[in-house]
Amino acid sequence: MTHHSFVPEEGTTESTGGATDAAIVIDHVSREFRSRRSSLFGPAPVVHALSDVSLVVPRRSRFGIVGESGSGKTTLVRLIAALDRPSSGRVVIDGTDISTLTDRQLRPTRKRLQLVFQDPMGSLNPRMRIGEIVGEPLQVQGASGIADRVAAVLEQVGMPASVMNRYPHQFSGGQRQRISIARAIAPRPAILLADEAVSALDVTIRAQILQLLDELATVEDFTMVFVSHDLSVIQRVCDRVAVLHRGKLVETGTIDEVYGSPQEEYTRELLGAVPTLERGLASALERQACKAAREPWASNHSDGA
Ligand SMILES: Nc1ncnc2c1ncn2[C@@H]1O[C@H](COP(=O)(O)OP(=O)(O)OP(=O)(O)O)[C@@H](O)[C@H]1O
Repeated sequence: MTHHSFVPEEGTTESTGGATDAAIVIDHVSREFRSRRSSLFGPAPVVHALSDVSLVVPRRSRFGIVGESGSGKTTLVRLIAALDRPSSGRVVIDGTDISTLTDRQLRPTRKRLQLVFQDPMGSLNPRMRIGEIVGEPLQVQGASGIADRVAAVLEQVGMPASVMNRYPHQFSGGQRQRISIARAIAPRPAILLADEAVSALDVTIRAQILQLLDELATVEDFTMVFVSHDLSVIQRVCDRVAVLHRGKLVETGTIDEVYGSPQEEYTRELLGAVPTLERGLASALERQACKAAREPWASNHSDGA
């Protein structure tokens, strides 16, 4: 396993979650599942979804988690979102070890986290109007001024406030993902977790949604954890990356470190599978575009996505 920097070494403040610049500390985390019994005899086999993973997500970073199917990405996101608990190790959010908290104790942390999933149709209630969907997390938190905030976040994601009275099926996949993002940013989360958030979208719409997330991370000032099996997607939107393989952390560092000089054979193989042209374009033009997008709200969103 290779760490280029931000390594949570044992006994340091980072491993104890005390580092003030860490949004998330994953400290020697393992998660095992008992899989279905394969025969009537003998114990059910254990799946090691995550094995002794340690990493630090710096505050305000755009942190990519990349790996093939089954590498443990979703398991890790679920642990960070406090939807699951590690079998061992600690998950520290903003200095609080959440691994052992009760549901009630978790509430303040959950308020600080929002998720965007791959399938917006699955995550948007088809019977609710867009205004209710986007406002729901605010309602749950007992916030005031919900209608104004909903209109504001819809505008931020490039949707007119007039869509509030419509239903999810009336929108395209890209527009639905914009609505999911509006819902996620409405309560002003400190951490946004995006799990394969653009994987179901076609290439043009995908680029627009990535640019939107990039702009929002700057304007709304949240830490973004972006999970994808696609290295070029991670490269477009993230500044740091962790590579997972079969539940183990292979390598972590800045995008330039890991993509520019991968230290591990597995990372080299993964990078080798990305077409050279795509990589070249991503590193030159697209990263430049993302950088330009970090300039406060210069661009418009007349993309129709
Ligand atoms: N609830 C569960 N019960 C049993 N095994 C599980 C459970 N959740 C995950 N696993 C197993 O843990 C491993 C990691 O799964 P995980 O979904 O985290 O991977 P992933 O990298 O997100 O994959 P994908 O990209 O296909 O979603 C897999 O072998 C999976 O089958």
